Amino acid sequence: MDASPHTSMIINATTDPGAVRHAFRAAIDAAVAFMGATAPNPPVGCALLDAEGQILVTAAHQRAGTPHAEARALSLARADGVIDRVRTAIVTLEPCNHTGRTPPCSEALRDSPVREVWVGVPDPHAAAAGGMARLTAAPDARRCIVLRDVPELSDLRQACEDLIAPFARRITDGRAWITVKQALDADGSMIPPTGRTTFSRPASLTLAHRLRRATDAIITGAGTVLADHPRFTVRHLRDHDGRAPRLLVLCDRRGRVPAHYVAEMETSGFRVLRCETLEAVPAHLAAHGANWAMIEAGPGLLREVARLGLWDDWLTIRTGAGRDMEERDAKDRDRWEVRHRGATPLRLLPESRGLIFDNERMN
Ligand SMILES: Nc1nc(O)c(N)c(N[C@@H]2O[C@H](COP(=O)(O)O)[C@@H](O)[C@H]2O)n1
Repeated sequence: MDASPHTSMIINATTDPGAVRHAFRAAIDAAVAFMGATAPNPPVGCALLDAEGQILVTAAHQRAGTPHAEARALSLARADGVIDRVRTAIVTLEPCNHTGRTPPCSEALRDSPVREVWVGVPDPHAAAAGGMARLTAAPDARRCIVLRDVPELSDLRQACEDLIAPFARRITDGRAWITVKQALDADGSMIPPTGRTTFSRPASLTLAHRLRRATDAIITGAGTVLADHPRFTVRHLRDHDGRAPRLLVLCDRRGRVPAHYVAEMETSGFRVLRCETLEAVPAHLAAHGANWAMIEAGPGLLREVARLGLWDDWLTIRTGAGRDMEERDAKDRDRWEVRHRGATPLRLLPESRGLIFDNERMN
């Protein structure tokens, strides 16, 4: 693979590779905590290290219009009195080089003692990209290393790609990233037995709510609204404080959803969008600034989503239980299966990490 033009090879890097790995993990975790709060911006994390490779500060971008991860990390380092010790910046996304809602991070880094910048992935947003070129430009060039040039850290590059996959989809294709979440019992039914609202185990419910928290929008159908009156709240874990209103797309061609449901959802913090055709939903969401949406709907809508190929990840939660919940074996586990193409932000949700790759460890 060719080295990127703005990059010195790892051989020239001064930061210890073990420290870089540790710091990338910290930066990725910091960013993951704000998935679902940053749209239309991507989740981004940053760690600042001293000359020995010790982490001095980690920070994440928290919400569009507030400081980017790099600017936040630098101001924390100043507030903590450690700015003069900062030598290396680890950033999950290329520092921006534009004045958008906030000033360019490339300039903030150049105005700091940072000597070396490690970048997870280049910014796919052409208007904001260029931070690596700016940082490596004379005079006073900084060393930049991008993970695509470091094969031994390819797992971290993959994680940084997963982190911005929905953002990259919106920026490059003008469509939101769509994840389907479907729960099935042992008989392949989506409908819980009479008197129950779910047949999923607690770990599966937590995953579902983690997904709600991490996404910018929910897509549902009139049938689901009429049958279940869903609130789509985040339970089982704490939601983001002060997040922008989440979008709720109602696929309701025949106008069956009552106005009082829409009013209730708007009162509880959703912005309700209606869409005549399912095909138009991903572009409609992107136009409203949503990067990542999840579909929580019944079999009819899901069949259409599958037929039209409108999904990026398809998460199936399979319970071992059949219709008779009482016969369920205590050791019986839910199995989580994910079909996806390439990068998937789902891989980063903590509860999903273990189970997608190792169903035995969870539940
Ligand atoms: N490097 C980097 N760190 C962050 O924390 C970010 N949020 C971004 N975002 C990039 O900059 C664009 C948004 O800029 P404003 O928030 O409007 O100033 C966004 O589209 C990304 O390209 N980058």
